Amino acid sequence: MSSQLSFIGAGNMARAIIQGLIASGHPPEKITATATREQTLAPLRERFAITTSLDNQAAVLNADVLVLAVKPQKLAELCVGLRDAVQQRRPLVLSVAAGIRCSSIERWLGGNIAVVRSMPNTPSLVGTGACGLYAAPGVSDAQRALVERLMGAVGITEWVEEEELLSVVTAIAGSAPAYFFYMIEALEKAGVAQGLKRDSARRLAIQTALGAAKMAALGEHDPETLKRQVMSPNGTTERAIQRFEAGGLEALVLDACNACRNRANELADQLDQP
Ligand SMILES: NC(=O)C1=CN([C@@H]2O[C@H](COP(=O)(O)OP(=O)(O)OC[C@H]3O[C@@H](n4cnc5c(N)ncnc54)[C@H](O)[C@@H]3O)[C@@H](O)[C@H]2O)C=CC1
Ligand SMILES: O=C(O)[C@@H]1CCC=N1
Repeated sequence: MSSQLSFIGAGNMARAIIQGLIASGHPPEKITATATREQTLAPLRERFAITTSLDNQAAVLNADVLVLAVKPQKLAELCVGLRDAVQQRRPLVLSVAAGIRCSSIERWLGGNIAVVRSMPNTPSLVGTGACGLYAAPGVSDAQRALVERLMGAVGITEWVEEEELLSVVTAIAGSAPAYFFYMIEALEKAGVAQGLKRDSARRLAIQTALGAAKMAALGEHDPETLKRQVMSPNGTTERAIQRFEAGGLEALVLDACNACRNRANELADQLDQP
């Protein structure tokens, strides 16, 4: 039987997971989402027939799994306000918030609560999410399996055994859809600059990203080999790759991922208030 899920916060990430879960067959009557404004909730209710509410306490009291999906900066206040309801119902808590440690969440919720921390990404919306998971001490094997089943319904999951590594998952998966959208945007602009119609350039760039990702996902060849297969010696691709190398693309990607990971760690340090 499906678990009763309550999402506290119904923004971009919650919506992506909810849509992916419903598409994978999770019954809508087993999903509740809350927000601070009815305008946020109405479209979700109308589209997915889930239960929506402005009452976080009621949502907690009905939850087997409580998904915390508000901005990291709002999490402490939210959790402290939910403490009594959480201690009464004792759901499994699943946080999607960037940076915030399980120990902070557990403390804000009054202690002795099972907390799993995740770092999902928005392609969960189309069942192609990539999600890092970390289970705090005290989370049972059955609870781990439950989270894996839920997040596995909207994409792939990878457990990390050290919590700090979720910041790395943020850098290469949680935030990374934006990097690929950025690349599509840049290819589209390059196509337009060189004379293609915008729609045409966009379609070509998107389809190429999709095709490349599908080939890489097949796993028949590693990405380096696939890249080489496109690069004829002294051909066109080689010229482009040479320019990327000369511009230091790999070092730039590493630098961007470091900045992303450091920001996740910074959030944890800044927001880890008693
Ligand atoms: N957007 C993304 O790609 C990803 C986001 N995350 C994490 O997901 C969390 C949510 O991010 P987004 O969905 O992007 O933010 P968002 O701003 O789109 O959504 C936040 C939601 O929380 C609601 N909210 C705020 N205070 C509330 C309260 N007291 N009670 C109930 N609802 C409340 C807001 O109404 C809003 O619906 C963040 O912690 C972020 O770090 C994690 C991975 C990827
Ligand atoms: O940019 C952010 O802070 C959130 C967390 C990961 C993706 N989006």
